[in-house]
Amino acid sequence: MGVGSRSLFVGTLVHSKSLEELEYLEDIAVFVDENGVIAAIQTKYSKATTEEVDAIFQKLGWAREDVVVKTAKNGEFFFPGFIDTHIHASQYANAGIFGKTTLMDWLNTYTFPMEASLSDAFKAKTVYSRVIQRTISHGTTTAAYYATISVPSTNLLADLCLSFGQRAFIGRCCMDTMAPDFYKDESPASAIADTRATIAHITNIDPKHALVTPIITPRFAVSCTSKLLHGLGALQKETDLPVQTHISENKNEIKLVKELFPDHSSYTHVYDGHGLLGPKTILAHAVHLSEEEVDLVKIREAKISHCPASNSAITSGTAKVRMMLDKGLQIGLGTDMSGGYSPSILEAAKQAHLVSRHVAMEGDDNTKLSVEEVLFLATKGGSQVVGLSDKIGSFGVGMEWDAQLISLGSAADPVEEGLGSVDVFGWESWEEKMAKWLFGGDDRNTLAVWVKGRLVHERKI
Ligand SMILES: O=c1[nH]c(=O)c2nc[nH]c2[nH]1
Ligand SMILES: [Zn+2]
Repeated sequence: MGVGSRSLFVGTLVHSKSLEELEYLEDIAVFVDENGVIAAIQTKYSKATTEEVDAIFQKLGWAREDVVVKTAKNGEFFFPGFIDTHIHASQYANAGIFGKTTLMDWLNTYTFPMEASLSDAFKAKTVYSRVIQRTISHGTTTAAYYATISVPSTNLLADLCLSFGQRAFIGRCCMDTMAPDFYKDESPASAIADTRATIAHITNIDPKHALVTPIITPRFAVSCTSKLLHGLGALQKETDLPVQTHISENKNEIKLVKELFPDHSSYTHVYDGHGLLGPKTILAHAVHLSEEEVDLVKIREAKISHCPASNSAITSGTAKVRMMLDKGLQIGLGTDMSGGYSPSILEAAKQAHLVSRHVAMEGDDNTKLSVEEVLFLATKGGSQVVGLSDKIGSFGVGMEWDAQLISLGSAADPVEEGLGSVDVFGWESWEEKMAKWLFGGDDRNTLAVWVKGRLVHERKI
């Protein structure tokens, strides 16, 4: 990654202080260095004297004229970039198509043929470029991607993330059984060799994994033999790379896992028994985990990607997020596109809020998630899930500037000619503003996006 320019971001900052609390910091200046790292934060910036501001520049050894200034106007605020902890880049062209299917027939009907078609390099380039640009335009600064089984196509996804500037985890999908002949690894050995090839490529293009990191990706227990799972567990131990997979999404899938792995007492135990359940493991869905399984996930410090839009779309079920949070699990949000229909983590946050109400309607009002909680899951929670909470997900000195500039008001509700300006927006408390953004907002509110201090998207109005 080349070195960028030094920047100064001025205005209101909003981020999660804790699961329950958003912090609203008005009149702030954030000094971001050429590596995208926050070097200093000045509060009450408009009240600071010229000498006080000069002193910061002096301390940093920066010249004022070298700094690019971006100011959030009235009604605008900086928010941490969204973190999509589970998304299938290769399924982008299927988004919105799921018909009446549930998981297992959805995979065979729509998913495997689409993923297989991306072995065509031109198609892969087109689809991956679009998915990266589309997710960035929705404020996603980090994504944990599934690619396909194809090494060149997986490598291409990594190349494109690096060139578009999106922080990403790139997984070559491993699947050596229970899959069609046209889309299946030849053997456990070939799956592992191919995974090693993508790890080597990504490490070659981004040696420190500063932006793009390989992630070991057994598709799910159903589509991997025990030999392959053991091999991938050993590879994790050898490389210390993260792992992503699916778990306990659908009741038929769970039944199948029981039949395929009779020696393991639960779905979670299958991954645990193959060395794939650890602090760097991202488990997508976790809809039907028993409390005992949640306890094991907690002991192993594995992480959960909650994918509410997908769980509703392909009728998988309602994940018990409050129970998992209460047991101390770290949870982020996933679009799971195209199980989920939308590339937007704001949409996933909205759906997490609504699904938690369906859980509450089963009898326990405490299960409802608040606006603050789902926005935590979308940002800071996600940063914990991908193991980067010391760098991204919130703002602080030493952290990296992965941020989006949000505008409320005119972009969401343009004043029509002749109607004058009625205060439809702008009168609310901060809490009310965030609720209106969550439920009424979309990518039109995302004016600009930065990753590691680099501007990666600017909305053309
Ligand atoms: O939502 C899902 N999407 C997938 O592609 C998949 N593969 C296995 N299990 C899966 N679940
Ligand atoms: Zn998935």
